[in-house]
Amino acid sequence: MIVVNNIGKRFKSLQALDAVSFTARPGTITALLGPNGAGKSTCLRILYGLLAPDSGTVAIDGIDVTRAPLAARRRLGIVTDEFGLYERLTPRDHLRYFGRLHGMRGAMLERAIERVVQEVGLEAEAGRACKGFSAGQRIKVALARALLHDPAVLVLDEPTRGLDVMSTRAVREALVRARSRGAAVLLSTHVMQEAAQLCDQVVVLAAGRVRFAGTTPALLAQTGSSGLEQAFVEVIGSDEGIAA
Ligand SMILES: Nc1ncnc2c1ncn2[C@@H]1O[C@H](COP(=O)(O)OP(=O)(O)OP(=O)(O)O)[C@@H](O)[C@H]1O
Repeated sequence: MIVVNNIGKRFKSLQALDAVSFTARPGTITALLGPNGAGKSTCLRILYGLLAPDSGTVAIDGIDVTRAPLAARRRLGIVTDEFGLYERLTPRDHLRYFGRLHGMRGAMLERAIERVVQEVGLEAEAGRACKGFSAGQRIKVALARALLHDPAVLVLDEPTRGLDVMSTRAVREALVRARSRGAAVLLSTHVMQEAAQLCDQVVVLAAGRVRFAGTTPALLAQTGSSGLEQAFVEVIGSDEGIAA
């Protein structure tokens, strides 16, 4: 479970986040939507513990990310906008390395590696050095790494950005499986269709403030819209955040 409670973050004169609150529950997928510069990445960076909020709290499975960052991180799988892959290592090497950081060892670690390699569809590349990997192959490695320790919470920054149809489908299927295992999944996206098809809840941010948090049917009802794209335009007052 993710509980974001009243967080604020200022960069000099810019209020990037202002009293942002929302909850992402176990066994659900939540989309964080918003136009460029709305504060999505800032919010996710605070969730990962990479950035401290000026005010407010974030709890991952009841653990405050500012007070106990290591304990919070153990419950968290993340896919950031930078995958940080070591070019000379293979996906299996990456997974072994990160698994050990999570305290996984031996046969249990090897089983987990093969599980996630299969889950994200990396079988063909798992033994090849990452140098030269395509965008889709890179994100699959990052996703496999995030899923390896079977985290209670999965947070992803635009996980399907720049992917082809097959890779997008593989990523979405992996997120649906994580949800069915009971994980709380939070992803930022600009793709309305992704939010509508995949997500149980949407949180719409604009200019650092939450404009809406709830289910897509509730968003449609509140705005009197027939589609999510129109509803998004209604709540943020412009169409600038919708993927072209
Ligand atoms: N380290 C920083 N220093 C100064 N300003 C920052 C910093 N990080 C983010 N900002 C500003 O905070 C605001 C929110 O940025 P953020 O990256 O969170 O938006 P976003 O919703 O993720 O946008 P996008 O959809 O373009 O990725 C922007 O105006 C951005 O320029």
